[in-house]
Amino acid sequence: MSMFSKRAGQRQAEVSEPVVSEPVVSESGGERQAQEPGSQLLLDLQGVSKIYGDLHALDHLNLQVSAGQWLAVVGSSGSGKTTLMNILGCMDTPSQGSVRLQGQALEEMSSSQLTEVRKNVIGLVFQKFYLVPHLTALENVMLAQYYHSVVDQAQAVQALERVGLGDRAHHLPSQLSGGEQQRVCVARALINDPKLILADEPTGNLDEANEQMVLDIFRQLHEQGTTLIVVTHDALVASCAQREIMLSHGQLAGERWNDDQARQDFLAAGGHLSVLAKEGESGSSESDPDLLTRDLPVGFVDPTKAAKR
Ligand SMILES: Nc1ncnc2c1ncn2[C@@H]1O[C@H](COP(=O)(O)OP(=O)(O)OP(=O)(O)O)[C@@H](O)[C@H]1O
Repeated sequence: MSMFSKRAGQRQAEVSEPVVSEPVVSESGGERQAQEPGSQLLLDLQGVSKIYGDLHALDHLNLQVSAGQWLAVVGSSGSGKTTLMNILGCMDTPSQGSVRLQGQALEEMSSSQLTEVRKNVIGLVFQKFYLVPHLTALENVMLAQYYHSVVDQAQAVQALERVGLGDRAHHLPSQLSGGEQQRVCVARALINDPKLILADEPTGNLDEANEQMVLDIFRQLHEQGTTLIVVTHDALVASCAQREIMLSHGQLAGERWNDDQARQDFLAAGGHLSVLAKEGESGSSESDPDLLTRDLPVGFVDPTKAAKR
Protein backbone atom coordinates (compact mmCIF):
# COMPACT_ATOMS: atom_id res chain seq x y z
CA MET A 1 0.00 0.00 0.00
CA SER A 2 1.27 3.43 -0.89
CA MET A 3 2.60 5.61 1.89
CA PHE A 4 -0.21 7.99 1.21
CA SER A 5 -3.10 5.67 0.56
CA LYS A 6 -6.24 7.25 1.87
CA ARG A 7 -8.91 5.77 4.01
CA ALA A 8 -12.15 5.49 2.13
CA GLY A 9 -14.48 8.38 2.79
CA GLN A 10 -11.83 10.56 4.32
CA ARG A 11 -11.85 14.28 3.66
CA GLN A 12 -10.88 15.56 0.26
CA ALA A 13 -7.22 14.94 -0.43
CA GLU A 14 -4.82 16.82 -2.60
CA VAL A 15 -2.88 13.88 -3.82
CA SER A 16 -1.67 15.41 -7.05
CA GLU A 17 0.55 17.93 -5.36
CA PRO A 18 3.23 16.16 -3.41
CA VAL A 19 5.57 19.08 -2.95
CA VAL A 20 5.19 22.79 -3.27
CA SER A 21 7.69 25.40 -4.10
CA GLU A 22 7.25 28.70 -2.40
CA PRO A 23 10.46 30.16 -1.06
CA VAL A 24 10.80 30.70 2.64
CA VAL A 25 12.95 33.77 2.14
CA SER A 26 11.61 37.16 1.22
CA GLU A 27 11.85 38.38 -2.38
CA SER A 28 14.82 40.46 -1.46
CA GLY A 29 16.58 37.23 -0.56
CA GLY A 30 17.15 38.38 2.98
CA GLU A 31 15.88 36.78 6.13
CA ARG A 32 12.17 36.32 6.29
CA GLN A 33 10.34 39.05 8.09
CA ALA A 34 9.19 38.51 11.63
CA GLN A 35 5.72 37.06 12.03
CA GLU A 36 3.07 39.53 10.90
CA PRO A 37 0.64 40.78 13.51
CA GLY A 38 -2.42 38.58 13.67
CA SER A 39 -0.52 35.58 12.39
CA GLN A 40 -1.87 32.25 13.55
CA LEU A 41 1.42 30.41 13.33
CA LEU A 42 1.89 28.33 16.41
CA LEU A 43 5.39 27.16 15.53
CA ASP A 44 8.05 28.67 13.35
CA LEU A 45 11.41 26.92 13.02
CA GLN A 46 14.16 28.65 11.11
CA GLY A 47 17.43 26.91 10.27
CA VAL A 48 17.21 24.46 13.14
CA SER A 49 20.12 22.03 13.45
CA LYS A 50 20.99 19.52 16.14
CA ILE A 51 24.57 18.42 15.84
CA TYR A 52 26.27 15.50 17.60
CA GLY A 53 29.93 15.50 16.57
CA ASP A 54 29.83 14.94 12.81
CA LEU A 55 26.20 13.91 12.79
CA HIS A 56 23.47 16.40 11.96
CA ALA A 57 20.39 14.82 13.55
CA LEU A 58 18.53 17.91 12.29
CA ASP A 59 20.06 19.89 9.47
CA HIS A 60 18.94 23.47 8.82
CA LEU A 61 15.29 22.61 9.18
CA ASN A 62 12.70 25.25 8.33
CA LEU A 63 9.17 24.39 9.39
CA GLN A 64 6.05 26.31 10.23
CA VAL A 65 2.88 24.97 11.78
CA SER A 66 -0.31 26.97 12.04
CA ALA A 67 -2.58 26.84 15.06
CA GLY A 68 -5.00 23.94 14.85
CA GLN A 69 -3.03 22.07 12.21
CA TRP A 70 -2.74 18.29 12.34
CA LEU A 71 0.73 17.41 11.11
CA ALA A 72 2.27 13.99 10.69
CA VAL A 73 6.05 13.57 10.66
CA VAL A 74 7.34 10.51 8.85
CA GLY A 75 10.78 9.30 7.86
CA SER A 76 13.04 6.32 8.24
CA SER A 77 14.77 5.36 11.46
CA GLY A 78 17.39 7.92 12.44
CA SER A 79 15.96 10.67 10.21
CA GLY A 80 15.55 13.06 13.15
CA LYS A 81 11.88 12.74 14.07
CA THR A 82 12.34 12.25 17.81
CA THR A 83 15.04 14.90 17.91
CA LEU A 84 12.56 17.33 16.37
CA MET A 85 9.84 16.37 18.86
CA ASN A 86 12.21 16.76 21.80
CA ILE A 87 13.08 20.26 20.64
CA LEU A 88 9.43 21.20 20.07
CA GLY A 89 8.58 19.81 23.50
CA CYS A 90 11.23 22.05 25.11
CA MET A 91 13.08 18.97 26.30
CA ASP A 92 16.11 19.65 24.13
CA THR A 93 17.64 22.71 22.49
CA PRO A 94 18.89 23.13 18.94
CA SER A 95 22.63 23.55 18.27
CA GLN A 96 21.71 26.25 15.75
CA GLY A 97 18.62 28.07 14.57
CA SER A 98 15.49 29.45 16.12
CA VAL A 99 12.22 27.96 17.34
CA ARG A 100 9.31 30.31 17.89
CA LEU A 101 6.27 29.09 19.76
CA GLN A 102 3.28 31.45 19.71
CA GLY A 103 5.66 34.10 18.38
CA GLN A 104 8.14 33.74 21.22
CA ALA A 105 11.67 32.47 20.67
CA LEU A 106 12.28 29.45 22.89
CA GLU A 107 16.02 30.15 22.90
CA GLU A 108 15.35 33.47 24.59
CA MET A 109 13.29 31.99 27.39
CA SER A 110 14.59 31.29 30.88
CA SER A 111 14.36 27.77 32.24
CA SER A 112 11.37 28.75 34.40
CA GLN A 113 9.61 30.18 31.34
CA LEU A 114 10.31 26.95 29.48
CA THR A 115 8.87 24.98 32.39
CA GLU A 116 5.71 27.09 32.15
CA VAL A 117 5.48 26.38 28.42
CA ARG A 118 5.89 22.65 29.05
CA LYS A 119 3.23 22.78 31.75
CA ASN A 120 0.67 25.01 30.10
CA VAL A 121 1.02 24.74 26.35
CA ILE A 122 2.27 21.27 25.52
CA GLY A 123 0.91 17.77 26.05
CA LEU A 124 3.26 14.88 25.40
CA VAL A 125 2.28 11.39 24.32
CA PHE A 126 5.69 9.75 24.16
CA GLN A 127 6.15 6.00 24.36
CA LYS A 128 9.16 6.34 26.58
CA PHE A 129 7.17 8.11 29.29
CA TYR A 130 6.05 5.00 31.07
CA LEU A 131 3.35 4.92 33.66
CA VAL A 132 4.42 4.59 37.28
CA PRO A 133 3.90 0.85 37.87
CA HIS A 134 2.69 0.97 41.48
CA LEU A 135 0.11 3.71 40.84
CA THR A 136 -3.34 3.03 39.40
CA ALA A 137 -4.44 4.53 36.10
CA LEU A 138 -6.29 7.24 38.00
CA GLU A 139 -3.30 7.98 40.23
CA ASN A 140 -1.03 8.18 37.20
CA VAL A 141 -3.29 10.82 35.69
CA MET A 142 -3.50 12.64 39.02
CA LEU A 143 0.29 12.58 39.26
CA ALA A 144 0.35 14.55 36.02
CA GLN A 145 -2.21 16.93 37.52
CA TYR A 146 0.04 17.34 40.54
CA TYR A 147 2.84 18.34 38.20
CA HIS A 148 0.48 20.93 36.74
CA SER A 149 -0.55 22.08 40.25
CA VAL A 150 -4.23 21.19 39.76
CA VAL A 151 -5.23 18.01 41.51
CA ASP A 152 -8.86 17.28 40.74
CA GLN A 153 -9.97 13.67 40.91
CA ALA A 154 -13.23 14.25 39.06
CA GLN A 155 -11.33 15.82 36.19
CA ALA A 156 -8.86 12.91 36.17
CA VAL A 157 -11.74 10.43 36.01
CA GLN A 158 -13.22 12.47 33.18
CA ALA A 159 -9.93 12.32 31.27
CA LEU A 160 -9.92 8.51 31.65
CA GLU A 161 -13.55 8.31 30.56
CA ARG A 162 -12.66 10.36 27.52
CA VAL A 163 -10.23 7.66 26.41
CA GLY A 164 -12.73 4.91 27.22
CA LEU A 165 -11.09 3.80 30.47
CA GLY A 166 -13.55 4.99 33.10
CA ASP A 167 -14.01 1.42 34.29
CA ARG A 168 -10.25 0.77 34.49
CA ALA A 169 -9.41 3.78 36.65
CA HIS A 170 -8.34 1.70 39.64
CA HIS A 171 -6.25 -0.82 37.75
CA LEU A 172 -2.47 -0.85 37.94
CA PRO A 173 -0.60 -0.55 34.63
CA SER A 174 0.30 -4.25 34.86
CA GLN A 175 -3.43 -5.01 34.90
CA LEU A 176 -3.98 -3.05 31.69
CA SER A 177 -3.28 -4.07 28.11
CA GLY A 178 -0.62 -2.21 26.13
CA GLY A 179 -3.32 -0.31 24.29
CA GLU A 180 -5.05 0.66 27.52
CA GLN A 181 -1.75 1.83 29.00
CA GLN A 182 -1.17 3.94 25.93
CA ARG A 183 -4.63 5.47 26.35
CA VAL A 184 -3.81 6.30 29.97
CA CYS A 185 -0.77 8.16 28.57
CA VAL A 186 -3.12 10.07 26.25
CA ALA A 187 -5.44 10.89 29.17
CA ARG A 188 -2.43 12.09 31.12
CA ALA A 189 -1.39 14.37 28.26
CA LEU A 190 -4.84 15.93 28.07
CA ILE A 191 -5.30 17.03 31.64
CA ASN A 192 -3.95 20.55 31.17
CA ASP A 193 -5.94 21.01 27.96
CA PRO A 194 -2.79 21.73 25.95
CA LYS A 195 -2.79 23.83 22.79
CA LEU A 196 -0.17 21.58 21.26
CA ILE A 197 -0.08 17.80 21.48
CA LEU A 198 3.20 16.14 20.54
CA ALA A 199 2.81 12.43 20.01
CA ASP A 200 5.75 10.17 19.18
CA GLU A 201 4.52 6.85 17.77
CA PRO A 202 1.25 7.07 19.73
CA THR A 203 -0.16 3.99 18.05
CA GLY A 204 3.03 1.93 17.90
CA ASN A 205 2.38 -1.62 19.10
CA LEU A 206 -1.38 -1.08 19.29
CA ASP A 207 -3.88 -3.37 17.69
CA GLU A 208 -6.32 -1.90 15.22
CA ALA A 209 -9.11 -1.32 17.75
CA ASN A 210 -6.84 0.57 20.13
CA GLU A 211 -5.26 2.48 17.25
CA GLN A 212 -8.71 3.58 16.18
CA MET A 213 -9.53 4.75 19.70
CA VAL A 214 -6.39 6.87 19.86
CA LEU A 215 -7.08 8.27 16.40
CA ASP A 216 -10.67 9.08 17.39
CA ILE A 217 -9.35 11.04 20.37
CA PHE A 218 -6.98 12.90 18.05
CA ARG A 219 -9.89 13.68 15.72
CA GLN A 220 -11.88 15.10 18.62
CA LEU A 221 -8.92 17.16 19.77
CA HIS A 222 -8.39 18.39 16.24
CA GLU A 223 -12.04 19.41 15.97
CA GLN A 224 -11.62 21.36 19.21
CA GLY A 225 -8.76 23.31 17.66
CA THR A 226 -5.81 21.53 19.27
CA THR A 227 -2.63 21.50 17.19
CA LEU A 228 -1.38 17.94 16.74
CA ILE A 229 2.08 16.83 15.67
CA VAL A 230 2.32 13.09 15.35
CA VAL A 231 5.43 11.07 14.56
CA THR A 232 4.50 7.78 13.01
CA HIS A 233 5.84 4.94 10.92
CA ASP A 234 2.28 3.98 10.05
CA ALA A 235 1.09 5.27 6.67
CA LEU A 236 -2.56 5.05 7.68
CA VAL A 237 -1.99 7.03 10.86
CA ALA A 238 -0.04 9.62 8.85
CA SER A 239 -2.82 9.87 6.29
CA CYS A 240 -5.25 11.02 8.98
CA ALA A 241 -3.27 14.24 9.34
CA GLN A 242 -3.97 17.33 7.26
CA ARG A 243 -0.35 17.60 6.30
CA GLU A 244 2.52 15.16 6.19
CA ILE A 245 6.19 15.97 6.14
CA MET A 246 9.02 13.56 5.62
CA LEU A 247 12.42 13.91 7.21
CA SER A 248 15.55 12.38 5.75
CA HIS A 249 18.95 12.87 7.34
CA GLY A 250 17.53 15.69 9.44
CA GLN A 251 16.28 17.61 6.43
CA LEU A 252 12.84 18.13 5.00
CA ALA A 253 12.64 15.59 2.18
CA GLY A 254 8.98 15.87 1.28
CA GLU A 255 5.72 17.52 2.13
CA ARG A 256 2.19 16.58 1.27
CA TRP A 257 -1.16 18.16 2.05
CA ASN A 258 -4.15 15.89 2.54
CA ASP A 259 -6.56 18.73 3.15
CA ASP A 260 -6.66 21.69 0.80
CA GLN A 261 -8.62 23.85 3.23
CA ALA A 262 -5.92 23.31 5.85
CA ARG A 263 -3.32 24.37 3.31
CA GLN A 264 -5.29 27.53 2.54
CA ASP A 265 -5.66 28.23 6.25
CA PHE A 266 -1.93 27.74 6.72
CA LEU A 267 -1.15 30.27 4.00
CA ALA A 268 -3.74 32.70 5.38
CA ALA A 269 -2.11 32.35 8.79
CA GLY A 270 1.17 33.58 7.33
CA GLY A 271 2.62 30.13 6.67
CA HIS A 272 5.08 29.52 3.87
CA LEU A 273 5.01 26.31 1.95
CA SER A 274 8.20 24.39 2.38
CA VAL A 275 11.22 24.27 0.18
CA LEU A 276 13.24 21.12 0.16
CA ALA A 277 16.97 21.08 0.70
CA LYS A 278 19.05 19.84 -2.23
CA GLU A 279 20.86 16.62 -1.62
CA GLY A 280 24.20 17.22 0.05
CA GLU A 281 23.61 20.94 0.31
CA SER A 282 22.62 21.78 3.83
CA GLY A 283 20.45 24.81 4.34
CA SER A 284 20.48 25.71 0.67
CA SER A 285 16.80 25.19 0.15
CA GLU A 286 15.97 28.79 -0.49
CA SER A 287 18.62 29.21 -3.17
CA ASP A 288 16.90 27.37 -6.02
CA PRO A 289 13.20 26.73 -5.72
CA ASP A 290 13.22 25.09 -9.17
CA LEU A 291 15.06 22.12 -7.81
CA LEU A 292 11.85 21.15 -6.14
CA THR A 293 10.27 20.14 -9.35
CA ARG A 294 13.19 18.30 -10.81
CA ASP A 295 14.54 16.85 -7.61
CA LEU A 296 11.39 15.51 -6.07
CA PRO A 297 11.93 13.02 -3.34
CA VAL A 298 10.74 9.73 -4.76
CA GLY A 299 11.16 8.69 -1.20
CA PHE A 300 7.92 10.31 -0.18
CA VAL A 301 6.29 7.14 -1.37
CA ASP A 302 8.82 5.02 0.46
CA PRO A 303 10.73 6.58 3.35
CA THR A 304 13.42 3.92 3.16
CA LYS A 305 14.29 4.96 -0.37
CA ALA A 306 14.27 8.60 0.63
CA ALA A 307 16.81 7.92 3.34
CA LYS A 308 19.12 6.28 0.80
CA ARG A 309 19.06 9.15 -1.66
N1 LIG B 1 22.12 12.02 22.29
C1 LIG B 1 22.56 11.65 21.09
N2 LIG B 1 23.87 11.54 20.83
C2 LIG B 1 24.33 11.20 19.61
N3 LIG B 1 23.54 10.94 18.56
C3 LIG B 1 22.21 11.01 18.76
C4 LIG B 1 21.65 11.38 20.02
N4 LIG B 1 20.30 11.39 19.91
C5 LIG B 1 20.03 11.04 18.64
N5 LIG B 1 21.17 10.82 17.95
C6 LIG B 1 21.27 10.44 16.53
O1 LIG B 1 20.53 11.40 15.80
C7 LIG B 1 19.89 10.77 14.68
C8 LIG B 1 18.40 11.07 14.73
O2 LIG B 1 17.85 10.38 15.85
P1 LIG B 1 16.30 10.38 16.14
O3 LIG B 1 16.07 9.63 17.40
O4 LIG B 1 15.79 11.77 16.08
O5 LIG B 1 15.74 9.57 14.90
P2 LIG B 1 14.26 9.07 14.60
O6 LIG B 1 13.90 9.54 13.24
O7 LIG B 1 13.35 9.44 15.71
O8 LIG B 1 14.47 7.49 14.57
P3 LIG B 1 13.47 6.29 14.99
O9 LIG B 1 12.39 6.28 13.97
O10 LIG B 1 14.36 5.08 14.92
O11 LIG B 1 12.99 6.57 16.39
C9 LIG B 1 20.23 9.28 14.78
O12 LIG B 1 21.31 9.01 13.91
C10 LIG B 1 20.63 9.10 16.22
O13 LIG B 1 21.55 8.04 16.36
